[in-house]
Formats: sequence, structure tokens, C-alpha cells
Amino acid sequence: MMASTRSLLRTKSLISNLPRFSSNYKCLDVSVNNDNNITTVTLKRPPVNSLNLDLLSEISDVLTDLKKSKSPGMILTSSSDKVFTAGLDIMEMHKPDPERFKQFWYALQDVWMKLYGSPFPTAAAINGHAPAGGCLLAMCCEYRVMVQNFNIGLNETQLGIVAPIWFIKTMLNTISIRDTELALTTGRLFKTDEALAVGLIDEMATDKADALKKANAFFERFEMIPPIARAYTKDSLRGSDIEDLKKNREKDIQTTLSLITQPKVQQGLEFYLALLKNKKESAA
Ligand SMILES: CC/C=C\C/C=C\C/C=C\C/C=C/C(=O)SCCNC(=O)CCNC(=O)[C@H](O)C(C)(C)COP(=O)(O)OP(=O)(O)OC[C@H]1O[C@@H](n2cnc3c(N)ncnc32)[C@H](O)[C@@H]1OP(=O)(O)O
Repeated sequence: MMASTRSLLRTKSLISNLPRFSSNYKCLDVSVNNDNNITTVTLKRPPVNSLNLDLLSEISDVLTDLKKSKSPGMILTSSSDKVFTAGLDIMEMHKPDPERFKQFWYALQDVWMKLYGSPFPTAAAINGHAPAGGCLLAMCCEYRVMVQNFNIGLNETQLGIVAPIWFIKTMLNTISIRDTELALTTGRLFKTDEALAVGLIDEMATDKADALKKANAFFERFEMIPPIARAYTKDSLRGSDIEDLKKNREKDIQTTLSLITQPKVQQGLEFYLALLKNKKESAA
């Protein structure tokens, strides 16, 4: 195909599929790049983008919009200059109201299924720390660019909790079985260069602008690939993990609720929260 015909076809499909986004997001900024029609979704819930029910619900909604509008791709990043996301909001797990916790966990499952299984390509521009749930969101994306000198990993065991099986499968889809086992059992947080060495991220960046530039470049790889072939291939690789959670969704919610409400687990969370607060006091 001639380059000019290709670019005309691309422009036509961009015009007909321009995504329409709600301007009502409180915890997200959503913008579309005029050059390549890639959508950048920026997490914006200060101070640390912790994933509570509201933020998860908005991420879930934007993923639905992107799928409906046949978006050519999405970049996930953060408005903070030091935290991508601090993972799940610990306050949703500390002394939880059971009904609220069920909604919260359901929203997290939704986000995971939609992001891990999205038909459109995804990249994370990780411009800050990405522990636990933050690492999960980044690993759901197909490509990760991370700014130097931050931490990423599934550190759940450090909090006395256990990463659910679908978190683990997401890591297994990213790094080796051996590295996953060592990382999970020790609750390891990898520095950016260590994450690159183990394959947890794909590229390092000097700053957010560099991370966004590299993430945008990732999508050029798909310019000549028919989207349907791409989407089916991704589904062949990831679809069975998603089916497993779909089948066990209720059980996963019940099991998590009964584990998280155990007194020992609650004590562990309290201790961890106190450590976070003390860190601040001793720094002051
Ligand atoms: C036995 C089986 C048990 C259970 C199984 C069942 C379920 C398992 C479920 C869950 C999987 C869990 C996944 C998670 O994501 S858990 C969350 C893990 N996150 C972390 O460990 C990160 C904690 N935060 C930090 O390390 C730092 O805050 C961070 C490096 C991100 C940023 O540091 P910075 O110095 O910039 O900020 P801070 O002063 O530390 O924090 C500011 C402010 O924010 C509060 N904060 C931080 N993280 C969280 C969080 N995840 N949730 C809620 N609140 C958070 C922090 O306390 C400060 O608050 P304040 O003092 O009031 O200003």
C-alpha cells in the first residue's frame, strides 16, 4: 500500500472513531494525542494515587469507553512526580465495611479484566513508585517504560497479605517463574534498573517526558498490523487467565473478604499504616 493511501486510511479511521470521554472524571485526566490518536490516562488522586473504589470505578469506565471507540492505544501514567500509584488504598482494607469491600474488590477485578484483556495496545509510563496494585496496573499493560530511581514490585507479603492468584499470573506473564517466586515470597520492590534487568519493565526513562515519548513510540510497532490479528493474539495469550477469574469471581471476593478481616491481618495492616505515618514524623 502506498504511504499516502495508508495515511489517508488512518486519518479516516481516526475521524470516525474519535473517542468521546466524560469530562466528569474526578481522579483522572484523559487526553488524546492529535498525532497518533493514542489516549493518555493520567491518574490524579493526590497524594499517592491510592486505588480506592472511586478511582477504580473511573479507570473501569475509561477502559470501557476506549474499547467502544476502538481506540488505537492507551498510555497509563500519573500526575504525581514521585508516585505512579501506591497500590490499593489501605483504608479500603482496614476495618472494612463488608458491602463496601465487595464493591471495591469487584471494581478491582473489573479493572484487571478490562486492562489485562484490552483489545487495544497499552503502555505504562511509570513516572514514580509502583508498589503492589501499582505494579499490577503496570504489568497489565503490554509495555512498560519507567523513570529511573523509583521502586516497583508486588510487596504484599511485607504487609502480611497475599497477592491473589490473578496478580501472580500477571507477574508470570511478565517475568520468569523463578523470579516471580523469589519476588513474591520476599515482597521485593525492584529499583528501576533492577526491574529492567529482570524484564519487569521494558525501557528506562530519564523523566516523565522521556517516558511518554518512549511509550508513544511503542505504538508505531502496530501501524502495519491489522488490529483484529493483534487482539486475537493477545487474547490467546491472556484470555484463559481472565476466564479463570470470571468463573471464580464471587469466590474470589468472599475469600478475600474473609482473609482480610482476620484479626491478625488487620493487626498487620495497622502496623504497616503506623510505619507509613512514623516515616513522615521522623522525616519532619
Ligand atoms: C493472609 C492473607 C491476607 C490477605 C489476602 C487478601 C487480600 C490481599 C489483597 C491485596 C492485595 C493488595 C494490594 C495493594 O496494593 S496493598 C497497598 C500496598 N502499597 C504499599 O505498600 C505502598 C505504601 N506506600 C508507600 O510506600 C509510600 O507512601 C510511597 C513510596 C508510595 C510514597 O511515599 P511518599 O513519601 O511520597 O508519601 P507518604 O508520606 O508515604 O504517603 C503520603 C500519604 O499517603 C498515605 N498512603 C501511602 N500509601 C497508601 C496506600 N496504599 N493506601 C492508603 N494510604 C496510603 C500515607 O499514609 C500518607 O498519609 P498521611 O500521613 O495521612 O499524609
